[in-house]
Amino acid sequence: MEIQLTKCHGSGNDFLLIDEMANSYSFGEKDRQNLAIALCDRQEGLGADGILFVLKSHHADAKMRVFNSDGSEASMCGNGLRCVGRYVCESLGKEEILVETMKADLLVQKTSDIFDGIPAYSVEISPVLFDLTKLPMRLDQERLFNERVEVLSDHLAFTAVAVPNPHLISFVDRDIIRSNEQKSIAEFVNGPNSLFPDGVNVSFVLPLGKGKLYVRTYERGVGFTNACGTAMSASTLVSAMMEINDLEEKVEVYNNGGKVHCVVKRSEQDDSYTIFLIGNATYLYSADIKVDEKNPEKFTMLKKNEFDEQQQYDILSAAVKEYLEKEIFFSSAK
Ligand SMILES: N[C@@H](CCC[C@H](N)C(=O)O)C(=O)O
Repeated sequence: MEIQLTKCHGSGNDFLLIDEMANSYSFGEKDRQNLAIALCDRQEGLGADGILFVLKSHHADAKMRVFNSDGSEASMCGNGLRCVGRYVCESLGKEEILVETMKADLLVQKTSDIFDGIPAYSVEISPVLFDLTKLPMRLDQERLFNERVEVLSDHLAFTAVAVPNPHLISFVDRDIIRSNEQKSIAEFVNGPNSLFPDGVNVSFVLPLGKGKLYVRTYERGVGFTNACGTAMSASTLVSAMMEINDLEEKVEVYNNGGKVHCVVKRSEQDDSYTIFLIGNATYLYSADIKVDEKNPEKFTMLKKNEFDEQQQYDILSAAVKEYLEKEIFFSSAK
């Protein structure tokens, strides 16, 4: 079969976007999983952190399903939702839409650029759940907020939160960022283990001054990515709860692929939190591929059209990289 796709990214977290609204592919569940494994492979495939499937929704403007590069499905993807949001907004000629995701209908709005000339979108990250059963995390307590868990580390404190995909977050210093600890903890909780039966996204967060964070994430189903939108949103929320940052105030969140803004809002009515994630949605190329559904790793590229947006993005992300290298790797401050 022939499949049309768009390669896109949010903060360098890259995806293949496949439109099932405009095209009648009639994929089965196994097909989406197999396509993710085959096409996301960075050696033999097209290379991406995941596939974003855009489907028809019965009550919202569109529905998004997200598959990680290992074929597992995630309930949410913040960087991916900005890309899907842009794609659907442009297809429908709208600047604001509602996208159905696995657990919630989420608002996406076109917004002013945070980098000059780079299309930016704001996406709602919700619901926010601290109940450990929602991740799920198996620990003999209801919540985990900035606490040690002996089996993970004898010196780092962790917070567990679902937004609604699962995140384990630790606020650390520069020495810890430079060390190998995140990798070993992330590999442990994403392998066979008694705490996280479904795995978890693991983020190490370094505050860089008021209103600024650096977040690095090892994603469940992928490994280290340039950025994880839900992780940056969850980390901003935790920073506000730890009184490092303020609710309602814009926080600049730096990552290995660029920078986003996050704003945390609390509802007075039910004490719930919603986070708004604002950042780029950049297109790299569109392509038509021919795939043998039984062996999707044997695909051929029929047509490929490059967009010219990435050149501008590269200039801006290089500036962020330089800033981070100075702040984190060449700084002696803790
Ligand atoms: N990159 C995403 C999150 C993708 C899903 C994640 N790996 C999971 O399994 O929960 C983001 O930008 O939020």
